[in-house]
Amino acid sequence: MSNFSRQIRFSSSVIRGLQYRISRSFTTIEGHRPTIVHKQGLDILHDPWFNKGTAFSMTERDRLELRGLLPPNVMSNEQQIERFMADLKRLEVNARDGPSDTNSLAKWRILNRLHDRNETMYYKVLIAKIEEYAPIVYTPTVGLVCQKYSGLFRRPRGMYFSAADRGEMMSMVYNWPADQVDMIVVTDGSRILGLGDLGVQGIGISIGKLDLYVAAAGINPQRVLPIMIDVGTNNEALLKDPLYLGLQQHRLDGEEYIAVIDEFMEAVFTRWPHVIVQFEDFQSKWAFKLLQRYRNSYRMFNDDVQGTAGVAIAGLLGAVRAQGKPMIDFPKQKIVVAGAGSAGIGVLNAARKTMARMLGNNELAYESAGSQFWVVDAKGLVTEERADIDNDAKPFARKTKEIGRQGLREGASLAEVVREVKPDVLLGLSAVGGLFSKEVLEALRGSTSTRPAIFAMSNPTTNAECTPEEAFSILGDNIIFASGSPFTDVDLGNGHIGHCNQGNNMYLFPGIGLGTLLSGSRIVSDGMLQAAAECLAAYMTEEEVLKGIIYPSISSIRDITKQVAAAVIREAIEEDLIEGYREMDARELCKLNKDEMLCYVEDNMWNPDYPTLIYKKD
Ligand SMILES: NC(=O)c1ccc[n+]([C@@H]2O[C@H](COP(=O)([O-])OP(=O)(O)OC[C@H]3O[C@@H](n4cnc5c(N)ncnc54)[C@H](O)[C@@H]3O)[C@@H](O)[C@H]2O)c1
Ligand SMILES: O=C(O)C[C@H](O)C(=O)O
Ligand SMILES: [Mg+2]
Repeated sequence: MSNFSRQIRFSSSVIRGLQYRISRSFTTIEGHRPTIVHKQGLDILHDPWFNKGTAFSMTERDRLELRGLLPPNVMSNEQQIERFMADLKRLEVNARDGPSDTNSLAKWRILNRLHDRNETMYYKVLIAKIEEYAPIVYTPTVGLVCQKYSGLFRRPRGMYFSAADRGEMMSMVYNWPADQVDMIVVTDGSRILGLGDLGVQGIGISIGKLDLYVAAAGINPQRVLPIMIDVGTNNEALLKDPLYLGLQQHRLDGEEYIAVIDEFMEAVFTRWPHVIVQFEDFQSKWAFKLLQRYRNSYRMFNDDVQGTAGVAIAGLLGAVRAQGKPMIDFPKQKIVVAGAGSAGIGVLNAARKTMARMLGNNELAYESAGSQFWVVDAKGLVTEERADIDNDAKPFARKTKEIGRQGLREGASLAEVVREVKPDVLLGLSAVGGLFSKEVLEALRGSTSTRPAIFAMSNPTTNAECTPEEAFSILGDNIIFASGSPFTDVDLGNGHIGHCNQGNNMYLFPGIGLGTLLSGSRIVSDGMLQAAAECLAAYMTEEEVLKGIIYPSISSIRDITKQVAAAVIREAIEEDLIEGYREMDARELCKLNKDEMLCYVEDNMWNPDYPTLIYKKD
C-alpha cells in the first residue's frame, strides 16, 4: 500500500472515530435531557420509573417537593448499590434478636413489604394477630430494625426534618400529602429503647409506635405521620459509616437544638392545628425540658416520661392487690428504682404523687411519700451528697443521716441497697441488661413483702434487667414479674406457671392519644394521664391480680385502648379542656353517659375494611 493510500485510510479511520465520538457525545447529551414528569412529592417516590430514592440531589428534592420525604444524606448511585448489597448479604447471616425468634427481622421485612403495597391488609393482619406481630413491628424487633435501618431502608415512610432544613420547615411541612394528620410520633433518635443514639435510624421507633396507634387505637393510617428530627448524631460508628443515611455531624446542642425543635413544632401545628405530637425516645437531658417547654401550649406529651409512668403506676397498684392488700396500702410500699433517666424519674414523680393523693393530698403527704423511694443510678445510690446532682433527681436524693441509719451511703451498690432496704418492689429503667444479677435477686429474698415485685422494664429484650427465668428461679413462684419487652411464661416445674407481664407504655399511649383527639382537649393534662393509669389498673380483676397477672393480654389492646380513651375524655371534660371533635361539639360531648362515651370512642375507631372505590375525573 502506498503512503498516500495509507494516509487516506488513516485519516478516514480518524474521521470515523471522530464521527463515533461526536455521535456518542450526542447520545450522552440526549441521555441527560430532562425527563418531564407530571408528579411530585410522594407520588414520585412511589413510582418505580422515576424514583431515585436517596440519590435525589438537594436541588431536585426542592424542585420536586421532596424535601423532608427522604433521609437528609444524599447518596451516590454507587453508594445506594453498596448499601443494598450489604443488606442482601446480611440475609445470609441469621439475624438474631435474643433467644426468642431467630427470624424476627425476616418477618419484619415481609410485613413491611405488605405495609408498602396494601395498608388495609397489613393492619388487618396486625390487628388479628397482634400478640404474634407486636413483637415484630414493636419492641423487641423494632430495636433491631433501627440498628440496621440504613440497610433495611426501602420506600420512605414519614418525614425527616434536619438541622440543614432550618428556615424551610414551614414550607416543607406542605410536602406531606395528607391535609389531615391526627397523630405525629417524633423522635430525635438520641435514645432509642435501651440502644442509645441511633441518629436518623430512630425513625423506626416512630413508625412502630404509629403502627400501634392504628392497630390499638384505630387512628386512620392515612392520618398518622412518623417524624425524625435529624440534628446529627454522637454515635461515632454512624459518623464514620459512609452508608449512614443521616447528617454526618455531631448533635446540635443548647439554643441551636431548641431552635430546630421550636421551628418544627411551629411548622406542624401551623399546618395541622389539631394534631397531637407524641415525643418518643429523646435523651433524658432534653425529654423533660421539651415537655415543660411545650406541654401548656401544644397538644403534646412525652411517652417515655408520662406514658411509662402511667403504666408503671397501674402495675405497682396491681402488685399491691396481688399481695391481697387494698390499693390504698400503696403508700406503705418500699420501692427501689434502678435508673434515673426520663423513664425512671417519670415513674418516681408519678408514684410519689399517687401516694401523696392517697395520704391526704397535702404537702406533708407529699413529703412523707418521698421517703418510700431509693434511687440507684450509674453511680450508685443517689443521696444529697451527690455532686452535680441532676435537678430532676434531686427530690429523690436520700438524706445522709437517714441512710446512715439504714447502713447505706452515697453511691452504695444496687445489691447493698436491696439488702438493706428489703424493698417490696425492685423496678429497673436503667437500660442495662442483666443489672438484676444473681447477687441483686438473692438480696431481694430478704424483702419484707409477702410477694415482692420485679419490674425489669428496659427494652429491648437484651436490655431487660433480668429474665423471668432468673427471677423465678432465684425467688420462687411467689413474686410478681413484669418486663418491658415480651417474654413467655415460665414453667416452674412444680405444676406452677410463673406469669410474665408485659409492662410497656403501649397499654397507655394509644388511649391517651385517642382520648385527646376525640375530646379536642387543648392540652394533655396530668389529670388525663392519671385517669388513663387508673383505668388500666382497674381493668384487671381481683382474680387475675391474685394470680400474678397485673397487666392485660395484648390481644385485648383495642378494648383497653377504648376504655382508656373514654377515661381520658371524661377527665378532659371534668377539667373543662375540651373543644370537641368534628360533628361532636363540646356541649354534646359533655352530655354523654359512660356507655354512650364508649360507643362514641368505638364509632370513631378506624377498622381495616376495604372501601368501595369509584372513579371520578378531576
Ligand atoms: N417498659 C416501658 O414501657 C419503657 C418505657 C420507657 C423507657 N423504657 C426503657 O427504659 C430505659 C431507660 O430509658 P431512659 O430514657 O430513662 O434512659 P436514660 O439513659 O436517660 O437513663 C438510664 C438511667 O439508668 C442509669 N444507669 C445506668 N447504668 C446503671 C447501673 N449500672 N445501675 C443503675 N442505674 C444505671 C443511668 O444513670 C440513668 O439514670 C430504656 O431501656 C428504655 O427502653 C421502658
Ligand atoms: O418503645 C417501647 O417499647 C417502650 C418505651 O417507649 C421505650 O422507650 O422503651
Ligand atoms: Mg420510648
